[in-house]
Amino acid sequence: MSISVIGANKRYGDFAALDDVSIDIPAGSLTSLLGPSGSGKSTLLRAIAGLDSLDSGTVVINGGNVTGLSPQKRDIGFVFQHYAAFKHLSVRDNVAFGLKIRKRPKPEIDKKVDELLEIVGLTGFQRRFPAQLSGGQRQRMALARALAVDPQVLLLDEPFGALDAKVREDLRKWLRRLHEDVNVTTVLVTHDQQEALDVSDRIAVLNKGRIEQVGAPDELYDRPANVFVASFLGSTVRVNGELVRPHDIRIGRNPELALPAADTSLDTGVIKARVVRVVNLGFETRVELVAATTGEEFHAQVTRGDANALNLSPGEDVFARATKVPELVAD
Ligand SMILES: Nc1ncnc2c1ncn2[C@@H]1O[C@H](COP(=O)(O)OP(=O)(O)OP(=O)(O)O)[C@@H](O)[C@H]1O
Repeated sequence: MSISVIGANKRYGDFAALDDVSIDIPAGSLTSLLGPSGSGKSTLLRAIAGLDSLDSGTVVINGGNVTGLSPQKRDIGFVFQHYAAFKHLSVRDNVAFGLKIRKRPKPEIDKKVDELLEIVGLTGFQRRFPAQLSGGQRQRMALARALAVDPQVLLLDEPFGALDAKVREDLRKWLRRLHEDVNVTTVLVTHDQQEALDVSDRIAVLNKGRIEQVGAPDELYDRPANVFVASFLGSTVRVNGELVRPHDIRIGRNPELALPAADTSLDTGVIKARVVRVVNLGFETRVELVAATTGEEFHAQVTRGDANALNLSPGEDVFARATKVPELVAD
């Protein structure tokens, strides 16, 4: 089921949490709302859910205007960062909750709950209570509960926000697979660009209550509309005044080595820089530099192998050149 938000405005006093926001979310897609804290992501999601009203604007789900409808009438599943599970109910009863209040027949409920527990990988956990689950398992239970009533739309507000990096990564992969299996139109709020790039079909980048750009992850990464999108979707630095990604900077011990022989298409110029610090980050190494003439600080990200071959130490002079710059596409 597709979702459209048209001309949404929401103010808190003088502050515009949503400033004339319009977005189309295609049926069956997994769309992320990505942006820094306070950019209006949750406000937009809550408006789609009907949990908050808009000052003006329209929300359309599956072609129907739902702007004035209560959340219960919108056919949505909702999962928050801190999921409020019923502590006194088992995993099974938590997942069955929505079906029970809809008075579905018991055999139907049993079958559905079995299926969902299987999908979320909690089959062996059905008799446990929420307090006996890990954070990741609890969020999977929350997703099963949201999916139990066959919502048209699944709305997720930082569902993995409180979990550690490794669990988040596992759950992302799992969410992607779940989405491929269940194919319900899903909107995910996140401030984590890696998470958005990893799971989404489409990403909407929000900033100060406005949408900066909407598109496929590659589109936003390779052809960002502006500096904000470019910098939010990956780290960027300035070299010779040009915005570049740190892994697109070559460094060498002499000017020729910083120049790849075949590539003259994007010559931002070779600059001399002094090594400030060399930090190993696993596969990659961050080389922190300061430009000799301008004093501009920047860093390059190179492979550990390249860094070892260069064998750099703080205080040494090198030459750096950006081999590629993101193509900013004005919207
Ligand atoms: N009930 C409220 N009263 C006043 N201001 C609010 C209220 N709810 C949200 N805001 C403000 O609206 C802005 C947008 O909030 P929102 O929660 O949508 O941001 P967000 O992008 O989801 O941020 P975060 O990632 O921190 O959750 C924030 O500046 C916030 O302080």
